[in-house]
Amino acid sequence: MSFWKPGTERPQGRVVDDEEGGVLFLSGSHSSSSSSYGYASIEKQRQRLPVYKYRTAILYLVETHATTIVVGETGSGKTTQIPQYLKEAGWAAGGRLIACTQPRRLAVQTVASRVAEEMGVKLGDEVGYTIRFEDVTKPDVTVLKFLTDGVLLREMMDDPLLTKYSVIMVDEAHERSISTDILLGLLKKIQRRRPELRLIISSATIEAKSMSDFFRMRKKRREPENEEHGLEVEPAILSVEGRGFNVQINYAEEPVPDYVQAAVSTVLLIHEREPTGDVLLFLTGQDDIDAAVQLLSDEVQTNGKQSSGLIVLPLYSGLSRAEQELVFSPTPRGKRKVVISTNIAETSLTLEGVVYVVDSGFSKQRFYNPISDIENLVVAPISKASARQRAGRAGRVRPGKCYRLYTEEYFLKHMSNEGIPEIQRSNMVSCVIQLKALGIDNILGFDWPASPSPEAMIRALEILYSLGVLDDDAKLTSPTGFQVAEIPLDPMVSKMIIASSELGCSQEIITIAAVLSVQSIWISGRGMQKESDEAKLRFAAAEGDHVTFLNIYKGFHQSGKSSQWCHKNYINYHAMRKVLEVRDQLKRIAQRIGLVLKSCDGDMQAVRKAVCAGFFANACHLEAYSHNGMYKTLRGSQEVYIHPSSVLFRVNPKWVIYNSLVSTDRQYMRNVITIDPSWLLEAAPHFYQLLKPDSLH
Ligand SMILES: Nc1ncnc2c1ncn2[C@@H]1O[C@H](COP(=O)(O)OP(=O)(O)OP(=O)(O)O)[C@@H](O)[C@H]1O
Repeated sequence: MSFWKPGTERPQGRVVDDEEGGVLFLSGSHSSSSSSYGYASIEKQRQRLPVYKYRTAILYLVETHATTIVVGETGSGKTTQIPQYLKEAGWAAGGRLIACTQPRRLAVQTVASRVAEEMGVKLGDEVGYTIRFEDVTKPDVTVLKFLTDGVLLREMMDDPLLTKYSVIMVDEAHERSISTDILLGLLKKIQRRRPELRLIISSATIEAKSMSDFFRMRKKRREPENEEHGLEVEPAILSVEGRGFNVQINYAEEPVPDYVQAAVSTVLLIHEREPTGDVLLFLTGQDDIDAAVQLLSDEVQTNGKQSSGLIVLPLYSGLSRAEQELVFSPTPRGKRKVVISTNIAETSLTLEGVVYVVDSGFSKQRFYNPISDIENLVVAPISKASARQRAGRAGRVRPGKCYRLYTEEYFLKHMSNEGIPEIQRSNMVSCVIQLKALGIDNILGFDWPASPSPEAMIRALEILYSLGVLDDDAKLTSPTGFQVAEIPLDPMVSKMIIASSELGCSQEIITIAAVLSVQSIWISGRGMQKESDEAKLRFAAAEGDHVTFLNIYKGFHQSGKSSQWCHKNYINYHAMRKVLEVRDQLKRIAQRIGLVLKSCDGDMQAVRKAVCAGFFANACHLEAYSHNGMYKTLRGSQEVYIHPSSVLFRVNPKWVIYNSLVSTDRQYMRNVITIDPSWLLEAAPHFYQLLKPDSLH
């Protein structure tokens, strides 16, 4: 393809150029027996993975070291094999469990089901998984448990020393999600109290040295020392040489002006010129994924011949299980699947049919400014570590190709090696409450793998204090603080739920919280905007989006939860099913923590007050002189606008509260509701005490 240049990068390991020059083959790759791979027995497949040669070494290191750091290329078999080796070596004997954590829910589910298949057991029996709102394990039966690092943190609330686990493997540690970082800090603490606990930290691209420095045990008086247990205090580092199959890397010859358009053209070129094999395309979020799906679908319709045989499927976290399963189902003969995904498919995932990866070079990342107290999801360039993970989704069951929509020069000279840890670019509210709930009082002195900024910490403490979650001594309040910590949602949403119990509208607020937890309940896409806007008008409430959600939920219920009803109204049926599931779970949690489940029977003032009780920090007022709908945040005076997807877009009420901000050309408020400013002082007198009373009119 003239647009493309093969890469010349020399990655780690022995590199062999092929005759055409410039195409990279990494050492230790699977041999050309790839064609028979599909027919090999699962046992043979397992033995062919690079990690297999290291089985004895891994088991020896885990036996003799408190912490083992395993670095191995993508596809070398770390995630699926190491937990099985541990089980085979007896680490799950005597009622103990082996845990393997992942930063993402999708990876947890798919890896668990692969391992269950390899072990020939039913998923949920010996091998199970737990993600938020879903537990597929059996007490006393499950011995290998895959879970998100966030769920393992929650388990610590009931069992602070994680006593049921013999080994905990923290996988994909390079991602440095907030939960991974908190978990690493806490596991280090636990190790001091439970020297018999073994940790494995694994990744393809982790900086093993800094991780090793972090886990090096310091001797402290009156603490049990691992040396007494015959364990090495210095973490072991094992490098697994070799990877799955060859992945040929190609770069764009010139920078691309529009990555969605370039991605679509690349997919069409692959379809036209390359042999069979599915394509995995990485974009950033639902909006550009929907746009690409639409562009490709249009192409299939208008230009039938070249694009016939393409099956285009989106993949992002808001999708239902059924929609996600389509992505994993076998591709029909003669067809080519194109999966268009966010970075949820970036790590640990094996999509069997994928031969080609197209990498836009971007992802949506969270950035928090503690000064303005604004957190944004911004489309930002990925790191080299992410680019390698993305390329690693090809070459898993046969050789593959990766097309990077950026130049090689950009990759080599301008892309950062690793991303900034999430903890250094996020609002710390959820993190602080979790640590408090785990009894860590001195959070400023907590041993982090990477420290968050003191400003972000202080902001978080201030908000939690205003939410009534922390008291003057920065301890969890009773009952509010403990209740908020029990609900596995953003503390602002949790506080809204708790307030609704007192305001007599918890049934409505739990519905709203469930809708906010799915990415979008609307069907969107190019060419459907008009119809979808008209449908929205049928449900629009003058109070704003939250009340609109209630109208939709009611309509869905009255239709008998019908998929046709959803289709007719441009509502995503699968998203609504998910809302029902989350709602049920939240009801159970609410009852468990003693909230009263009650409906306000149409009293929307109660609903708005409850939203205000949780989200007062996001209050904004319309600038008096503004003709273009400019609002200013009450705290921080930031310029913000109502997002065009909101039912209040162009209505521009004077006082509003938003749920989140998205940043494109401007800062847009999503999910907006009107409020009476006097409620702000009621909800958070401390937070707003510095505002002049006349500014609240
Ligand atoms: N669902 C699956 N179907 C077919 N093969 C699979 C599946 N899952 C894993 N494999 C095979 O096992 C190999 C190892 O996968 P595993 O996830 O253990 O690797 P890894 O080293 O953890 O890689 P990564 O860092 O990319 O997660 C894959 O490259 C693939 O060959």
